Amino acid sequence: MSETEVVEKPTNNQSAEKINASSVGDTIKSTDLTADQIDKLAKLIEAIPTILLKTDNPKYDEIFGHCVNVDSNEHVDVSIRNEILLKFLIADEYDVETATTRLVNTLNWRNKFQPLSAAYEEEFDKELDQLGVVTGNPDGDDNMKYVTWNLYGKLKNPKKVFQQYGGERESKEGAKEGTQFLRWRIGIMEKSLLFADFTDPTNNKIAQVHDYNNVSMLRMDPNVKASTKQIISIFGANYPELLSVKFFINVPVFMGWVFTFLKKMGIISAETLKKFQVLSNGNLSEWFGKDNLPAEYNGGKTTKYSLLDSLAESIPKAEIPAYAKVILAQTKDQEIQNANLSVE
Ligand code: HEM
Repeated sequence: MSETEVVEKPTNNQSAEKINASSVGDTIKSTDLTADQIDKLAKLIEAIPTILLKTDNPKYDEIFGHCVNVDSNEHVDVSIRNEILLKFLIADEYDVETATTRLVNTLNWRNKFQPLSAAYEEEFDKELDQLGVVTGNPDGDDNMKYVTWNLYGKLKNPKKVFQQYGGERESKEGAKEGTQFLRWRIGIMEKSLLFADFTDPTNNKIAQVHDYNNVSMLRMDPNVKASTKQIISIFGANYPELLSVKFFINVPVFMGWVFTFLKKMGIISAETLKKFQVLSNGNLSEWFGKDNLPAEYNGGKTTKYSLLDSLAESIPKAEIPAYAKVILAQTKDQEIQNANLSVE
């Protein structure tokens, strides 16, 4: 594993800073907060140095490509950091202690898994790349402007794909954490977040679509099931308050049981379950408008988009956050150092 190493204690700029609750309230634009909620958010912000100290690597202070360190840190955008911390707090129903633990766990997971590398550095097999696309319609409804599509029905031979790419890689020095399928899925999750603006109440969450057109029961082999379970828990733990709605479309009637099965497993929170919509067809025009979808997804109506890819290409490319680039450069340096050490 090539996670960034812990070598020193946190520097002075990670020491506690006094946080003024009213100034914290002014930074939050995504939602209206009560005085009590602002107070709890201020407590969580004040706890940043302690949170970082509790992690495996106090120097790793990145979440979703942004720096979540103290105000005085040169890389911190206070509004974005506060909105990100607020998502963790909301997911834990404003319980500061639980949110603190979740943040420690997420920072540890990111330090180890390196989701930014999965999103921006690593290359995956074409079959995997064809299974996901992010589309956008900046004029769409609130928090429905950007959509991650997972075309799992397109998996031609899931057994093969999950065996070939889903097996654990050798745990040699420098090998990335997790399976290739997992890294690819986390990669598109991170890329979809580039289109969100955490400070915008109309665009701080992303919609998702799972298209199960042509899936067959045979394709739910144990590797698929294991990966599904793993991805559901990673998303539940580390990507709070980022999903607006999730459509499961073209779900064959005979496979409706999968939904009930996943629900009963108890790994999907009640809040997330409320965001799910299951359709036996693929017509999403009611939610996204028929002109913003290819015919395949608007009930066969005429539209300028022939395919999802042309819809995806119609939006400007999103910029990678500056701090994500800093982290990626640090990770590369670390990898070079590790490689040199293993040669010596
Ligand atoms: C061969 C068939 C299928 C494959 C390969 C597949 C794959 C996956 C994967 C990889 C995930 C992880 C989460 C993600 O990628 O966003 C997932 C989640 C899920 N799938 Fe499927 N799936 C299949 C069939 C179905 C069917 C028929 C249903 C019925 C509606 C279903 C419902 C769900 C649900 C409810 C989740 C949880 C989503 C979440 O927590 O965000 N799946 N599936």
